[in-house]
Amino acid sequence: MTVPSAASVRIRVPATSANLGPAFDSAGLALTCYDELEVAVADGLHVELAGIGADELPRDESHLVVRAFRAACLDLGWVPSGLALRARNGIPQGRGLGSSAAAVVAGILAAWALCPAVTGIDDERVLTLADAIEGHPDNVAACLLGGLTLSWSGAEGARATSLAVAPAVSPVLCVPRETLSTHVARALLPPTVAHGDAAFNAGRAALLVHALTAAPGLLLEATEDRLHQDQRGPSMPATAALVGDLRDAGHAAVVSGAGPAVLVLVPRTADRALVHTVVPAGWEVLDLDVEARGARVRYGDGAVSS
Ligand SMILES: Nc1ncnc2c1ncn2[C@@H]1O[C@H](COP(=O)(O)OP(=O)(O)O)[C@@H](O)[C@H]1O
Ligand SMILES: N[C@@H](CCOP(=O)(O)O)C(=O)O
Repeated sequence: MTVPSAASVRIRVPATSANLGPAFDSAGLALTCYDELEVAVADGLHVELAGIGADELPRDESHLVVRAFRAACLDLGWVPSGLALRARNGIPQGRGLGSSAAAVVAGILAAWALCPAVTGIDDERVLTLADAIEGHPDNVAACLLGGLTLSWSGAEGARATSLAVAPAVSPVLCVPRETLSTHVARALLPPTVAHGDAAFNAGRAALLVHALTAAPGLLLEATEDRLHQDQRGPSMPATAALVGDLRDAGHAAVVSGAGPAVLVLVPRTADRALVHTVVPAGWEVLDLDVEARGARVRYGDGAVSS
């Protein structure tokens, strides 16, 4: 869409759950849990934070939204005088819910929306840069585009497409108090995998797309994984135990992203309550929906782009 001139922009970016079991580094699901930001060009750098992580996150150039904004300005050839950022964060950080991807997408979208020379937001360029900063395309694709996204690396960078999820599919998130850095979790993966395991996951990942879009009754089988969850299990034993308990009870539970949160893909909304009965004390259980549209940009004049 065409970008109206904007003195400030409001941006809403969703949480995302990547992998969804077998589709490591390629599938992502946008969820109805958000960070909300207001960004304007200013003199110097001003960062105001509220919500989750406000006491831990930096307020200087190392803030991830600011870093992504600067990277996008460089990409656009624009040198703003400075930046005023106000953020209210609703996405738990370091849990496998794509908080870093959301921060990166927000920063890049802010630069595109505020840059005077820009006439429209180019989703492909936003995705390419976001993937380069984040290091894997799955979360940033889902955050930007919404719905169920499939992402891959092409010769020119990350590519992605978004599919509509069957309306009956009801995501339940189980969020622990503990955190795990995605960087650390990625270092736990072995450099090679057995051919049989790769073939197993290829079949399940293909089935996952069918299950999520048209046949939710297949979600338990479609979310089986052999490439990353067991390998990372020792770093998050409570997560591994909960995924096992939920799957034993017939629920399509997976490690959300790199963990340690657990995502349950419930085939019928009415069955969410059954999931709650399996989750032990100490976990926050959130009944969410799929965010179909992804990141939204609201300009000073009220126009909305997504
Ligand atoms: N809203 C945010 N604002 C600034 N930095 C953020 C924000 N969300 C995440 N981050 C940065 O990303 C880190 C978490 O990233 P990561 O380990 O990839 O976990 P996640 O699974 O939540 O993306 C945080 O410790 C912080 O440095
Ligand atoms: N495919 C990535 C996904 C990481 O997601 P996050 O929400 O934990 O950042 C991986 O499994 O490493």
